[in-house]
Amino acid sequence: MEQLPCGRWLRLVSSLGMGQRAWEVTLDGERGRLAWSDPRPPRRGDENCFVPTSEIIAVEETELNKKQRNSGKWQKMGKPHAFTVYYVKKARNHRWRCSDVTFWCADEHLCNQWIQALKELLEMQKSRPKQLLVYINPYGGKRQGKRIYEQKVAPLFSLASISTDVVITEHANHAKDNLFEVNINKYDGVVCVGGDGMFSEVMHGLIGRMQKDSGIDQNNPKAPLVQCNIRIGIIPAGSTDCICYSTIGISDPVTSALHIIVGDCQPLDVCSVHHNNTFLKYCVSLLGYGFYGDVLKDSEKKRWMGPMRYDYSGFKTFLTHHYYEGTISFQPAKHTLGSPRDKYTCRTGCYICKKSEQQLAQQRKQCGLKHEEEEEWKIIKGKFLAINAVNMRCACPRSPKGLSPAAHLADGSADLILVRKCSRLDFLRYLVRHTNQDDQFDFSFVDVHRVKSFQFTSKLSEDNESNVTDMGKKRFGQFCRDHPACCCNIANSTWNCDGETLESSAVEVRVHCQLVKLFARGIEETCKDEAASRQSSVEQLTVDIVPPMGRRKNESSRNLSKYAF
Ligand SMILES: Nc1ncnc2c1ncn2[C@@H]1O[C@H](COP(=O)(O)OP(=O)(O)OP(=O)(O)O)[C@@H](O)[C@H]1O
Ligand SMILES: CCCCCCCCCCCCC/C=C/[C@@H](O)[C@H](CO)NC(=O)CCCCC
Ligand SMILES: [Ca+2]
Repeated sequence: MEQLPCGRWLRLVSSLGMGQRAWEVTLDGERGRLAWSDPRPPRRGDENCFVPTSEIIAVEETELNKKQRNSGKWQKMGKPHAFTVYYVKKARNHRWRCSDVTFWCADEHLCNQWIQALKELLEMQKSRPKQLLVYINPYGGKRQGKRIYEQKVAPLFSLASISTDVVITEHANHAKDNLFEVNINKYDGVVCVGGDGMFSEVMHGLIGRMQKDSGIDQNNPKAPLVQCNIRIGIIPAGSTDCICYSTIGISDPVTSALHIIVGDCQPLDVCSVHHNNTFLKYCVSLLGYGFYGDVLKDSEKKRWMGPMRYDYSGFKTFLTHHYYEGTISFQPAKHTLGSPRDKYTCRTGCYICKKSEQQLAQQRKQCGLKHEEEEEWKIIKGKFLAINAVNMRCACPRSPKGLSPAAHLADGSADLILVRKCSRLDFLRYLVRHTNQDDQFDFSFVDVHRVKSFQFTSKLSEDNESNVTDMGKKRFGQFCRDHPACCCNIANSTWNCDGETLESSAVEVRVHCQLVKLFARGIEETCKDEAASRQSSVEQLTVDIVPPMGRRKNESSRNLSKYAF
């Protein structure tokens, strides 16, 4: 056994019992892992296992139960001493579970030494939260938020010695308003139990509070916003749970709770949405006009249907097939190495996100925001079935690869997807491609641009502004009277902003690189990804600027062999 100069254990190796066998158990402080292996010559099927100490949840002294004590070896010795290690076990599809292993020995002193060493190592994990503020929306999704928290999450927080203050919301905006009042410095993070709308509330509360405390005027679209360093955890209990799915890889409350416990941190870009120098909203997932705006507006009337409302309203909106005329102007995101049609997707420790952050910081230092204003704007006028700006891939169980599979969580850009007027059949083909492996951008009527800011004005607002609107249009209903079958909608659509409706159609949007932080780590590489990335590496143009070593050191091989040498 060795000790660090500060008194901490560097390495502890002992022969400990697990089940009916003796195992060589090693706590390697330097490599940050706990390993156990069978010292006998290996036979087929024998497993040597290890757990990174960063993924140990807790350690507890254990009383072996009667059955264990009465079996085999126990009878030959005095009362055994035992401890249990709870750790993260990774299952398929990014699912995490809490697993445990119990070791025993006859020597009480040795057992205590192990418990103390493990506890000290846990104490050294400084990014782990100790005190959390939890908001539960009891009405999100299938109205299971409270049950999910109490049955699946609270026991894990308590096992990990996390203290919580829990608020069950009583009305919309309860969490947001409360965040302006609480003593926020008391907490290491804020957790929301609910869907994307609930996350949005908490995010608005935190960003708003941060700007207020720093004297930043949110109504100024050009104001450089102050980053929020307090992390947000999402326990998914909503209808879409797109933010959780896109930042963790699965919508599963236990997996999310474990990411919070181990103290993960994933920065996230946020779009600010303004109209006429008035702040409207922040957005992290989808800001959609046309199709997704209309789906949302219709579905809000059907909240009683739960998550099914989106299928009902999605089908109805698809049949109406309305398109909208307007002008989009945008500033391409030149600072980022990626492009929306890359095969290289955003993964844990993403190289593109890191590079973008550095580039933006450097640009700002050199030229300030003034420089950004002078950068080129591109203008596109047209008739659109959908205009979708996505800050992340926007994946969910309905569409596991999402609206823009190569969008990045923290690169300071959004993907602007323009779906022009096309036939119903073509639009259906486009939608179906969100659910299979085919490229949804490979259509003549779909354009995608990586942008750092954009503006939209509908033709109707332009006409209104220039006072050329025929008052008759207003008086006689919303659809084109000259061409009743053309699906041309002379009314405006509304924006769907993270699942909330914005009434203004004219918007000014700006991406703020890494404005908030989540208890997440992005999507971890899987064996499937590895094979796909080997396959695509030849075709991929960006391969020389995004070398595999840009990903976390030994990421892929480490994950493949996490629990087996
Ligand atoms: N106690 C409450 N009563 C009514 N509404 C609430 C309450 N608490 C929160 N809300 C509001 O409910 C809205 C929807 O909640 P949430 O996002 O949790 O579920 P969802 O809409 O079903 O899921 P998703 O956003 O993933 O589609 C949020 O915008 C939030 O402001
Ligand atoms: C014929 C089969 C066609 C299937 C097409 C499936 C396409 C699914 C794409 C899903 C994109 C989700 C984008 C996320 C948006 C969230 O911010 C928002 C709030 O939770 N959810 C919706 O607006 C809810 C949006 C739901 C739309 C259906
Ligand atoms: Ca982004």
